[in-house]
Amino acid sequence: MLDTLNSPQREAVKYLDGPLLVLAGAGSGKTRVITQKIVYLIEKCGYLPKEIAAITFTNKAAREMQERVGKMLESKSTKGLTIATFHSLGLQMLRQEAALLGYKPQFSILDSSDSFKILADVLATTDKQLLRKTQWQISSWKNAFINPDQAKQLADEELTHAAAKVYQIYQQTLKAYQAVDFDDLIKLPVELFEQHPEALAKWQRKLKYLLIDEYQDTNACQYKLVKMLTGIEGRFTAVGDDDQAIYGWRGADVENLRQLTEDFSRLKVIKLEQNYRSTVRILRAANQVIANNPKLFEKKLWSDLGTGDLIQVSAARDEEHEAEAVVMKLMAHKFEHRTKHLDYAILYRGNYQARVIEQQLRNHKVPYTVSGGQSFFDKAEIKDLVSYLRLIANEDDDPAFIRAATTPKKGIGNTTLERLGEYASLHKISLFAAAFEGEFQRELGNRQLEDLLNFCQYINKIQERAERDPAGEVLTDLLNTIQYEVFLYDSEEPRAAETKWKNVLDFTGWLTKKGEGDDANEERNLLQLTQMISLMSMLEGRENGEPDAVKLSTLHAAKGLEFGHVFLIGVEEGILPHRESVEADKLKPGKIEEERRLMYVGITRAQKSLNISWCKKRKRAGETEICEPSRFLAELPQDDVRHFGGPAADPATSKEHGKERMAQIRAMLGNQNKG
Ligand SMILES: Nc1ncnc2c1ncn2[C@@H]1O[C@H](COP(=O)(O)OP(=O)(O)OP(=O)(O)O)[C@@H](O)[C@H]1O
Ligand SMILES: [Mg+2]
Repeated sequence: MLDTLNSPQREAVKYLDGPLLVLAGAGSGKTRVITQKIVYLIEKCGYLPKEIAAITFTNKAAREMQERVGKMLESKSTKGLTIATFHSLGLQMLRQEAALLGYKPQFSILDSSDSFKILADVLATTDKQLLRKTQWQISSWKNAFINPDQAKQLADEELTHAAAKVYQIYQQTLKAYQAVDFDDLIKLPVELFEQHPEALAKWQRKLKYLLIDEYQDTNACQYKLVKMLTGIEGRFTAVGDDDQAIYGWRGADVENLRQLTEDFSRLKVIKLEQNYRSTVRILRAANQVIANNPKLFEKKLWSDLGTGDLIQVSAARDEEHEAEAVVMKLMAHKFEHRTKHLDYAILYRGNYQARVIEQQLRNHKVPYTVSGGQSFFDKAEIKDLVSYLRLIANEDDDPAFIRAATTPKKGIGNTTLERLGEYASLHKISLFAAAFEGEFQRELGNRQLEDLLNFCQYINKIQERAERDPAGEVLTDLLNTIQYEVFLYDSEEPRAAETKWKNVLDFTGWLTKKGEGDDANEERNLLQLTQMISLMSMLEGRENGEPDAVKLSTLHAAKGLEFGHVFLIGVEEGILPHRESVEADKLKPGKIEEERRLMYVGITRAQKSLNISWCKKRKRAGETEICEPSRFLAELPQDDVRHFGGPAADPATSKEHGKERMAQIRAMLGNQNKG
């Protein structure tokens, strides 16, 4: 079983004498160590799957690992094994211990747009920038495990002080709604364990071993959780690469890596040095770029996968031209090498950069998937339905109440809702509860009251059904009752309505399947499904099999993945490194280093070939701007690079080569179309 590992990897898998940190560069098999170690613990050391938890950075990574472990565990089942993100692990704990924190188990999980709306109410403003800032500030406090009182004491300027006050009211509001936000999924379990040692002891007994991937991107709160769960014995394996820490902006702190060595004196550190992913040239490029950052830890990385192709760096006239060139090159490469679409990834710094590429791919009928973009669960029609589910699970979920009560319209107008809101906040109860108060009911006209009560009673009725009937069935019934399809066709163009209705059916089908449970999971009722959906929507969308499609992804979302051939686009000053980071770095150095790590992550996704491009001009807010190539391009090992069309390119050969290449590509594509 351990035959497919090299010797330090094998050592890491077998090491169980204390806390272990595997510290190594990209593509060195860190994730593979985690997967193998889970199997090893179960097959060779007698651990039960339910005693092990592995933490990955995304839901998708969790699913992949679950699948791989399932295949490797020949005879045994993975039932009970937790492979999840920090957030889903936190949810699992909260769900079981909700009562200790004064929550009911059906608490709702608010997404960022819900919490944005709550903040808008609390602050009584529509100033988006102020709201975003406040939201960010509150999130940062939560990630650093700072509560509202501490925030008030820490606040050193008027603005942060105001934010601290808002933080307090915001927290009270969430509690009143029986809701938690994304950050609470980590912060509340830590609070719980601090206040209730018996609950902690229970979870420590339950989870006997913890494995954590992408450790460099944990934040203070997550680190606290790890420390608590693994106790003084430190029964964990963490793997990470300080050079790939790219979530500093979200409160992650590489210092946690160093902290680990301080907090656990018995910590064993294993380094992996062989890269199994990339060619020598790609690896040399990655190493040389990252060498410009100060080092936390000394690391070496080598590969025996051959020298490989030169790295291509192309300058484009503008973003349209860049997109066209990338797609043409990709198609020609695919034709020439008989590869599949899924061997290719196009990576970029910001989501907005995908648009032009998508257009070109569509023009050429190249299948593609976009990750890190708008998720399925962010679509209005899905959010409509989910609001009903949330309300059924937790009638005190006010944001869900408002959405469900008004979509489709059912006679509950703004005046009714405003009065309801006033009454509810005066009496510190939820909107749903307020609707049943005699004192409030007397304020409304007969007709208004009837419409409101009809709705609330219907929710009550369906709550009962939700407890006994399959989730998909309940939802189908609900769709009929609220006449959602009619509503779509009334409010949308026929084609848009059709697409949306299809999404709805997709969703109910998926929900039904989920409710039945798959191999690894037990059956889930509507309540559990609802919480799961809320969480998935915030992370990254729906699970689906890996279709044969070109992958479009932000650099952040590409972490941990690998592709045969990578196109890294928009490598310009202002984009990578990002303009804001360049500015911030002037005030407090460090931001450029995080951008460089992003570049490193991008380069190291590639196995066989790497194409980098940048634009000489680009439209920004309607104006055409002259762009400079990214400083990171100058850091590449020039012997491994071939330039096209830029200042560093040899003008004569480059132009000739460009023309020649384009002609070749056209000819090939012509043949392909004929064939
Ligand atoms: N001992 C090995 N023999 C052969 N292939 C290996 C070995 N170890 C890892 N690999 C392969 O190398 C590739 C990179 O491994 P993996 O994704 O685990 O690296 P990683 O260190 O987690 O990378 P990243 O830092 O990007 O997350 C994978 O395709 C993996 O299957
Ligand atoms: Mg990995």
